[in-house]
Amino acid sequence: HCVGIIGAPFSKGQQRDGVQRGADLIRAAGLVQKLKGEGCVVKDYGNLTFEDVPNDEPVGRLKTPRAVGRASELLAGAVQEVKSHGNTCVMLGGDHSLAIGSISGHAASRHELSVLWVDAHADINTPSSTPTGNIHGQPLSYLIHELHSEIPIIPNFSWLKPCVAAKDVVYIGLRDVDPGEHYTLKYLGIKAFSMTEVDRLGIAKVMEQTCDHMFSKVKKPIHLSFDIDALDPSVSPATGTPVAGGLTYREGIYITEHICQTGLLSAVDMVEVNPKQGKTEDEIKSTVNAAVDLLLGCFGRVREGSHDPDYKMP
Ligand SMILES: N[C@@H](CC/C=C/[B-](O)(O)O)C(=O)O
Ligand SMILES: [Mn+2]
Ligand SMILES: [Mn+2]
Repeated sequence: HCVGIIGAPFSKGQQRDGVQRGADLIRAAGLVQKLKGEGCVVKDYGNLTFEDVPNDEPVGRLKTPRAVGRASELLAGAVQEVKSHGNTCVMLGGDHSLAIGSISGHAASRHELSVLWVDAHADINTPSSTPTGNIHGQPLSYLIHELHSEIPIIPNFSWLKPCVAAKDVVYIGLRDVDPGEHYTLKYLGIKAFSMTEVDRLGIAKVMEQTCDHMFSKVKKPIHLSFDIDALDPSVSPATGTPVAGGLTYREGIYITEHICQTGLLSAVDMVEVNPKQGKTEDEIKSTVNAAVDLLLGCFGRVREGSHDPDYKMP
C-alpha cells in the first residue's frame, strides 16, 4: 500500500477546543512507523495551515461557517493532490466537518465513490434542520446530490458542489440520530446499519451486506470516513460527542480489516479525537491507540499475524 497522510488540525465545525490536536497525537503514537512496519510506502504531507477567519459571525444557525468552508476548500485541494499521485489518502482530523473537503477532493480525483460513514451520528443535518449549528453534524448534507436544494448560499462555500449519490452512502454505528436526519435517511433510502443491526446481525453480516450494497452495481473506490465516536466510549472516551453503546474495539478493527481486503479503499478520514475530552492520560492513550490500530487495519495489519515470504526459521 502507498499511503499519503494529511494532517488537518481544525476544530471550528464544533465548539470544543482540543480536537485540532488529534492529527499530531496520532502521529506521536507511531502511525507512520507502524504503517511502514506493515510494508506500506508512506508519505506524510504534514499539517495544513488554517488561517484564522476574523468576524466569522453565524449565518442563520451555522456557526463559524467561513472558517469551515475555507478549511474544507483547502483540504479538498490537498486530497486531490495526494490522489493525483495514486496514493491512498489518510486525513487525520480535526472535526468531522472536514469530510466536506476530503470527500470533495477525493471525488474531484476519482469521480464516483462509495462512502462508508462509521459514526454514532448521521452527520446529515441540513443548515435548517441542525439543532446546534455545528457543521460537524452536517457534512453529508453538503455532499449528497439529492440534498443540494436544502443548501443555501454560504460564504466560503461557493467552491463546493455535491459529489455523492445517496445510494452510494452506507452508515455503520448509528445510535444518536436527530429527527430531521432520520427523516432524510428514510426519505432518501440511505443504507444504514445502526447499532441495532450490528447487534442483530453481528459485524460479519453487517460488512457482508455493506459490501453487497456498495458493489451491487459498479465497484467504485471506497471513501471510509471514520468518526472515533463510533467506538464505545469505554474504548474511545476522548472525543467531543461520546454516546454509550458503541462498537467494540474488535468490531471497529473487523470493519477496517474487511474494507482493506476489498482492495478498493481509496481514502480514509480519522476524525474527532479530542485529548481535552479525556479525563485521564489513559483515556487519551486508549482513544489515540484505537485510532492508530483502526488505520493499521485499513492498510493490511491482520490480527492473526504475518511473516515475510522469505522468512527463514533461525
Ligand atoms: N447531531 C448533532 C451531533 C453532531 C455530531 C457530529 B460528529 O458525528 O461529527 O461527532 C448535531 O448536529 O449537532
Ligand atoms: Mn460522531
Ligand atoms: Mn461524525
